[in-house]
Amino acid sequence: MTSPLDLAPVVPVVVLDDVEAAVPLARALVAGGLPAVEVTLRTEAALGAIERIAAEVEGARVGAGTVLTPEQAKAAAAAGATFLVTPGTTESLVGALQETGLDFLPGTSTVSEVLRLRELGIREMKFFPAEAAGGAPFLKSLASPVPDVRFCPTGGITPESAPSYLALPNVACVGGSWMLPGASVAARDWGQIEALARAASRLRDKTAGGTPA
Ligand SMILES: O=C(O)C(=O)C[C@H](O)[C@H](O)COP(=O)(O)O
Repeated sequence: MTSPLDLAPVVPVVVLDDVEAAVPLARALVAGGLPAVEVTLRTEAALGAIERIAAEVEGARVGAGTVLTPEQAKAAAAAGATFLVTPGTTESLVGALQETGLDFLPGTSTVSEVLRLRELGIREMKFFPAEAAGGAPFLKSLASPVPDVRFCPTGGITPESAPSYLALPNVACVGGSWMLPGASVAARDWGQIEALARAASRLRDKTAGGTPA
């Protein structure tokens, strides 16, 4: 199966309070060109939302974010998540991610964490919290000594800063929540969310020397 990192330049990070909003919200993201959808396990509604999106939204590739424990990794897999994202990494968490057999993106923010995961054969990671932990200059510095690890930086990224990440050879895509403004979600303004998703899906076109999506 294609890595969730290769489906679009941006993985939307979704925080949902209402299971009923999950399907129309995910449909808007898919229609806007963002098929990989990360639903964070920060709310009571999250597992139900993953279940509904997996069952009902054609073209979506739903994943779970904010996976903090082995139990959450199992629960997300059982709900139908097809990839798992963690903000940081512990040994037991990596073991649980591997056991699910799903794609996963373990969180890293230091070179040593990257190397530890690389020793386990892992080549795709989240860089979190991207802006606070060094931003695009950090990943640019890593590309020469560690050229075979690809990242999805997430945390504080905006439509303005995304192109500087997407231009790097070791960045596959970025994660972010800017296409899901709280007011638009609250107003169920799926048209606005689809438009913001569409703009995000075209961001790679703007990177210097990047390949048009
Ligand atoms: O909870 C997690 O595992 C996360 O991935 C946190 C995310 O990085 C942010 O929720 C992204 O949101 P923004 O920083 O608003 O773009």
